[in-house]
Order: sequence, then structure tokens, then C-alpha cells
Amino acid sequence: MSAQREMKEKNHWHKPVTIIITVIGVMAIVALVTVAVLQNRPLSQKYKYGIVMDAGSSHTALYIYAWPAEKDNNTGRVEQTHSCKVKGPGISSYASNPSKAGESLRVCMQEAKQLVPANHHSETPLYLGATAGMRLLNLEDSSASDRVFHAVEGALQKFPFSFQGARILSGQEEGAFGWVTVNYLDDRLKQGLETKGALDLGGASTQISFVSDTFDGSESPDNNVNFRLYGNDYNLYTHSFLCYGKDQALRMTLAQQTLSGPGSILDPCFHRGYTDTKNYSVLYDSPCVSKMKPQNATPTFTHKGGGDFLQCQDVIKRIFNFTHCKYNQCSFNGIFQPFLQGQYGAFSAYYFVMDFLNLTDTSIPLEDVKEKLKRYCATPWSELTQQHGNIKYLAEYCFSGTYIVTLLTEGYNFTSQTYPTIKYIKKIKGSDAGWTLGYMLNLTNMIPAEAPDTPPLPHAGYVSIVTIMAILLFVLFIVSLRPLWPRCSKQPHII
Ligand SMILES: Nc1ccn([C@@H]2O[C@H](COP(=O)(O)OP(=O)(O)OP(=O)(O)O)[C@@H](O)[C@H]2O)c(=O)n1
Ligand SMILES: [Ca+2]
Repeated sequence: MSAQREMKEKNHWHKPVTIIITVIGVMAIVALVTVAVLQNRPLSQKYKYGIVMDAGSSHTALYIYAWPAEKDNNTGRVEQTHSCKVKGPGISSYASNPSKAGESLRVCMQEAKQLVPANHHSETPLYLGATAGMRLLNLEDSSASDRVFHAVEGALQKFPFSFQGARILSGQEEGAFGWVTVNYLDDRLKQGLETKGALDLGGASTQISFVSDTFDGSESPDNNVNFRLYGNDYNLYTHSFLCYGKDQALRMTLAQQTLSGPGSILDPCFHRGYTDTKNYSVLYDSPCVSKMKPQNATPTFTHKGGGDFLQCQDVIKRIFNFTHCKYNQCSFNGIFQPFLQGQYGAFSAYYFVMDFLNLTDTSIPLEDVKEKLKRYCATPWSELTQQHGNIKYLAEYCFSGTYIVTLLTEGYNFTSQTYPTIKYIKKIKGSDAGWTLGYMLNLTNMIPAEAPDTPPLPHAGYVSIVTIMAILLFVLFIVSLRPLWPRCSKQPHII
């Protein structure tokens, strides 16, 4: 008994001071880890919102973007949370009835009002950017375009958002912001990776934008946009071809075939069996073709399909001018273009059309693409309508596919070798490819010129290291108490 008592007395673990030290040690470690977790934890996910309306030539679309409130200035975290397609045509089509342009936007705006939390409405910027349709209307009749803007602004101001104005984007802006969107969503800007070129095909204009190592802007300053983003300098080549969007290119191609004012044409870009009566004054009612309007023609002509891809390519080629180039090299119409470089993302009508034709896979050799188009264009109209019903744009896909291939190869100089550098894309990580996101990022200063300071460790890494260090310290502390440890109770002489 006395030996046992002696043993208990020697067991320092039962000494109050040891117990207190251990408890304090454990508490200190718990406190340390808790502070590490709490102090450095990302703030609760509060969001900010931005709304951009894309007033295109063929239609208007509204996009809602959201990003974590504390990350305004930092990572590629802005995401498209919603899109709404405005019913009806683009705002430029309302030139003779501007108030209808404003009204047309209401449904999508109401939707945005529901989707953006009410307490964020007043701080949510709302932008409207108009592109080639309004550029053409402005050229044709600037007071009509002013009236359309006036009506649209009046309609948008009625909503509780922070309306930042409606304006026409220049072709350079449209091209450059499309490029920013693609590379931002791909995380290429922040990481300083090689960028992708952007190819945008709209209804009334088309843009090509890419970084070129051989282009410093001196040869053709109008085609040069410089950016400093996240600490990297980008020397961008960009050009917007007004009138070379899909719908205006179709007008120009039809105009090429009706210069003499015939009563009927056999158009190789439309299917055999297709026939329609078209009005000369409607066809030529655009600054892209108005100067070509035949005099003394009958009011209408019969538009019949011939269904021949190669002949279609020939008539499309006639809308491009390859005869003059005052630079080292040109795309077409005497416009400078440096050598193609890197990968490209092709979106908007490039995607809609190639998706319809099942040709978005660019590993299909260009020759096979042409072969497939040849067969598609030769398909009789009756067969197509039977197969697809009466879908919108159905009659135009032979023209559209042929136009895309011709624009890329004859216009921009893509070859069989470089064709696979193009990817037809609609969305990147859930956000639509297009100029709208880049426009908003720019106007909200969300892409800093310099690389932001980033903590040396991510939060999870920081917490792990603190936890491991704390456990090590604790083990060390226990080991340091070793001289005070009780002797092994198994020792026979003790019992
Ligand atoms: N399923 C679809 C949808 C659209 N289109 C075509 O795609 C073009 C519209 O492309 P979009 O990028 O929406 O043009 P907008 O932005 O309206 O025009 P722009 O950029 O020139 O102002 C139109 O010519 C339309 O005929 C198509 O061929 N098939
Ligand atoms: Ca567009």
C-alpha cells in the first residue's frame, strides 16, 4: 500500500500544475487553429451584379453578370447568371416607330428586376451597347438613330437599376471586347497565357481580333488596340467589317446577282425548288447595297434556288475586293491584316450556322467541310422542309455555310492547315462568348492593369500549415515533459 501511495505521489501527471499547463497548452492550440480558420476565411459570399444589353442588328439580348463582392478587382470570377432574348427584331428596325423599340425591351428588363435581388437594384449598373444595325441606321439617318436611342433610354430609365447610358460601340470596341471576353473566361489574361483570337459574325458586321507578334500598330494604327491587363501588355490587331455580317452579306450577294434588274434570278446559294418573290426596294434598303440599286427594274423579282456550292462561292467572292492593298498584306477591301497567329474562338452566327450544319468539329478537314456543304446545298428544298419543318433561317444555311468558309479562307486567309486552329464556340464556362462581358469588365474597371497582390498561400494551405505546426508544438510540449512521465506500471517490482 505504501509503495502504491509513493507511486501516486511520483506521478506528476496528477499534479495540479501539470494539469493546468496541459489544459492551457490545448486551449492555446485550439485558439490558434480557430484564429487561423476564422481570420483568413473568405468573407461570406455577397454578390454584385451588372447588366448589359446587346442591341445587335438582328436582335437584342440582355445579360446579367454576377461576381463575389470582395473580388471586384481580382480573379476571373465574373459569371453570366442569366440571359434573355428580346422578342422581335433589333432596335434599328424600329426607326419608323421608336417607342416600340423601348417597349420591346420591357419583358427582359422585368425579368432582370426579378432576378437581381431588390437591395442591389440601385447599385447595379445597366449598359446598352448597340452594334452594326445602329451603325448603319446612323449612317443612313442619324436623327432616326437618335430617336431610337431616346426611346430606349426612356424605357430603361424607368427601371430601378443604375442606368449608365445607351451608345453605339465602334467596330474596334466590338472586336476588342469580344477578344477580352474569350480570354478572360478562358483564364488566359490573369495567368498571362498565350491568348486566343476572336472571330465574331453578326447580322450586319463581322470582327476579327488577335494578338500578332509582327504587328505593332505602326502599319495601320486604326487596327491597333493596346491593353495592359494583369501586368501584361497586349498588342491587339482588330478589324470590324461593316456590311459583312451574315444578313448584309446575303443582301450584297443578291445585289451582285440583280445589278441589271432582272425579273428573276437562279441563285446558287439557295436550294433547288426554293422560290420566293422579293421586292427590289426592300432588298436595296440598306447603305450596304443602296448605291447598287438597279434603275428601271420591275418592283419585284423571282428568287429561285440553284443549289450549287461552287457557284455560290463564286458569287460570294464577288462581294470581296482583292484588287488593292497598300500594305504588306491585306485581308480584303484593302484592309491590313497581319499573319494569322495562334488559336481562334469563332462565335455568334459562326456557331449558330456551323452547329446547324453539324460542322462545328474543326478536326474535319476543310476539304471535307466543303464537300459536305456541296452536298447540303444540292439537297432539294422540299427534302429540307420535310426534314426540318418551317424553321427560321432554314433557306439561308447553304448561303451562310458557304459564306463562312469563303470569309475565313478567301477573306482572312485561313488554309487547310490553319482551319483546325478555329474552334466554334457558343459559351465558355456558362457565359456566352460575345463583346458584352468584356465591355462591362472594362467599364467597371474590373480587370486591373497590374497583377493583383495575391497571398503567398491559398486559405486552405494556410490553415493546414497552422494546424500541423500547432500539433507539432503540442507533441513537442508533451515530449518535453518526459522527465515527469510516470514509470511503466507493468514493472513487476512496483506491484
Ligand atoms: N439559329 C440561328 C440564329 C441566328 N442566325 C443568324 O445569325 C445572325 C445573328 O447573329 P448575331 O450575332 O445575333 O447578330 P447581331 O448581334 O444581331 O448583329 P450585329 O452583331 O451585326 O449587330 C443573323 O444573321 C441570323 O440570321 C442563324 O443563322 N441561325
Ligand atoms: Ca453581335
